[in-house]
Amino acid sequence: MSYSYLADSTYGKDNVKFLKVKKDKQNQKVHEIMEATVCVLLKGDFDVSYTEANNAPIVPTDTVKNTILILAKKYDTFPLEKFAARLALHFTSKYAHVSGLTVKITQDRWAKYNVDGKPAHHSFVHQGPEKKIICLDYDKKNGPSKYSLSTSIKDLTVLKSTNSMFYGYNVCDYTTLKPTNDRVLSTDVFATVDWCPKRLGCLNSISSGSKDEIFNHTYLTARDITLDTFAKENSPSVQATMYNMATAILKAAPQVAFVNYELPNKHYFLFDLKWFEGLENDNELFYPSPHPNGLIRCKVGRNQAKL
Ligand SMILES: O=c1[nH]c(=O)c2[nH]c(=O)[nH]c2[nH]1
Repeated sequence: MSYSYLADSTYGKDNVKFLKVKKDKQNQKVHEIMEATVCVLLKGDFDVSYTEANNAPIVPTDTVKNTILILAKKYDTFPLEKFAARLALHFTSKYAHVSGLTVKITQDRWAKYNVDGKPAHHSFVHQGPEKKIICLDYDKKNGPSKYSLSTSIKDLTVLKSTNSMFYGYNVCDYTTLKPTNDRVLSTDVFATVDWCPKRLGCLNSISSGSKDEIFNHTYLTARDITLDTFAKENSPSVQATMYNMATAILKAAPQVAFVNYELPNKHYFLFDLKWFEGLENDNELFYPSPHPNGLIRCKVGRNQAKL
């Protein structure tokens, strides 16, 4: 008996990057663009490659990269959820010994800007660190109706300079924080919707494009709800605000099973300038504290009776 055994494994290609230019059928100079970074990791009958140095089953990671690029050229990649479904079905049907895979795709945000009052045909401004991320996990023994798919908004940085409070919390001998009904609130939004396969449909229907509108609409709705709630609410806490955001998304998107938020509470501390001629500081000058930060996560589901 050998000393060790292979408990788990997966492999593939990470950081496969492409820029896809989608040309309007009527006017070839009117474009949409997508810049994406793809990671595909395969699972399956690969144990001997680890345990017996037998490379026979290995689909080289170079082939994985080529496949991602060829499918990105041949097929529509908008929206990415559809492209991920296509990749999943391709790898699991082409290779009998590939039992499943994970696909993660990160999309940059590029937006057309106005020229002479109209959106430019093919000129774009990069929108900064904010990304859209989709993750798909598929095991073919479960069939194409069972998978786990999520869509995220990552690094959407927001700040509000009033209408945020925090009081009424637990106070003990370790507490120094003062309650406030007016503070700065800032965070880098990381919001993830977990799709419900039963309500969305199987991978084949996603890959056919019949769910494109749901993906596009839900992404924009989740982003709008996040920004709207952040702006409109007089926030009692990060916890309460993120829960309200998640509930609103669940109400607006019936194909979503769970909404997850991960929000750092990026602290801004009021400078005390009283030492200088008794100078008052009425929430006007703050110190952006780089660390530490609060970190608050939640996963919100739908009560069964409510759709
Ligand atoms: O919204 C907040 N939630 C907390 O849990 C917390 N803790 C803290 O020190 N400040 C805040 N703010």
